[in-house]
Amino acid sequence: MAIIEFPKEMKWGAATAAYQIEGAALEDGRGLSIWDTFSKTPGNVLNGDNGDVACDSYHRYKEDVQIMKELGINVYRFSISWPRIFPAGTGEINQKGLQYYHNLVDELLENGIEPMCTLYHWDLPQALQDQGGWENRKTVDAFADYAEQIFKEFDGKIKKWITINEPWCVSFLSNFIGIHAPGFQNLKLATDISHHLLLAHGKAVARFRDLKVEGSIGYAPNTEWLEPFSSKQEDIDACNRGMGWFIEWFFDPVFKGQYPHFMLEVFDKHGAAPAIQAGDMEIISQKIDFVGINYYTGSVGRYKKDADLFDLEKVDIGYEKTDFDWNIYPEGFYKVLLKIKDQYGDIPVYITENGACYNDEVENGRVKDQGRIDYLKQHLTSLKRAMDSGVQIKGYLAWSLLDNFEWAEGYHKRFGIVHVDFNTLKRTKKDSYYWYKQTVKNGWFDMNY
Ligand SMILES: CCOCCOc1ccc(-c2cn(C[C@@H]3NC[C@@H](O)[C@H]3O)nn2)cc1
Repeated sequence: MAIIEFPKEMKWGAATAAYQIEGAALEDGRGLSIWDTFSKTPGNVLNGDNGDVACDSYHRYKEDVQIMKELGINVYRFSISWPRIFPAGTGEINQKGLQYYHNLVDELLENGIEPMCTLYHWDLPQALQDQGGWENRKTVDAFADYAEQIFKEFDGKIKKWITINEPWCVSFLSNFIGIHAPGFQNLKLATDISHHLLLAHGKAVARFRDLKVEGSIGYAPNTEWLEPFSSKQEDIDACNRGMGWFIEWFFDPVFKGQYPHFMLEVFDKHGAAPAIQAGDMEIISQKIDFVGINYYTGSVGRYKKDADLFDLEKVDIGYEKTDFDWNIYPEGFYKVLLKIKDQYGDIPVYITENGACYNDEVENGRVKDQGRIDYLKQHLTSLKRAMDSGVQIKGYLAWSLLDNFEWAEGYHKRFGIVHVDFNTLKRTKKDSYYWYKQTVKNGWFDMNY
């Protein structure tokens, strides 16, 4: 018997994001985002997929809320599409856009589900990108104005707020590696954008405090674990630099008011230290109420000169992989959570994303996604290990409620506990949905069933 049990007060949820599920991209006054532009530029997204229809949740949100209600979750993380509210990024407000989110939030509250709102989940208004996007500090102020508008509109209805989702993806994946929108490959641009994203986060928190908005606010960095191939110091140091790219680079400014020196050294060597103005770090490092942690995978790494920015190469040592070709590495989840607690103290934590890509299809009305169930069991066990080690876990939100638009991978990569047929938009609850439902109901699961 291997029962893994969780505290009764722990929140259980699921997560999605606007561009990945809503569709209605050209409806009711929504403006274009950088992902509308990027996805319609040939070669950027697998199969030329885009978010024009997605899961059509803009029209089917009531059905989706009923799926959540049957699942038994008590919190749902969604994001607001900035260009649905401010089609031009700033200026005139689209009332139909606001009305959609009131309808969604009211439906959630009427069904006993708490809304957790992400203000920025990658869909920057194209109009702002045309003025330099996140490279332009004016976008930072535009984000703070957008956030203030949303705070005023939903104060009292929404009480859990996330400013920026995965700033590493928004800055480095999108402007240095270049596989996400807007698709640049410039390290200095990426480090400046990472700084502006943290500044935008800080300015939004400041508006939240000034407005005395009810509830709590945080941000949601993505993490990964890198295990040194050997005990050689060069391997340990290389892995610390690789992890520092996700963790210290985005945590130290918020929790320590400065960038980590060992990472600044690397960026400086490439002429890419970010441009920081007086007062920026004070704004970035003001107190937040929780941190959202996104975790998917980990790897083994070792020193190899010039293998990448950090003289780090990842070593495939035969771990099983998901259909995203990512290692299944639950131990890394436990280690990431302990690292964050050790380095940044007892900040309350929500797991705002954790899940696996398995592309199982519907057969005779059923989706047998045992791989996802096994992944969830292993990672929830790591979560419990972290909780028993003193990490203040307040909730766990599975990524994702629905199969959806997985960015550059389009609809080919499925992360949902609910299958979506993107031709008919029919939802089919997977085996993992029923497993998660039972786990949420019980507050425990048996590793052997
Ligand atoms: C070094 C080279 O790297 C090449 C690929 O590098 C990555 C890294 C990370 C990702 C990635 C995808 N997701 C899932 C999303 N999180 C937010 C939500 O919208 C989910 O859809 N998280 N991280 C993709 C690709």
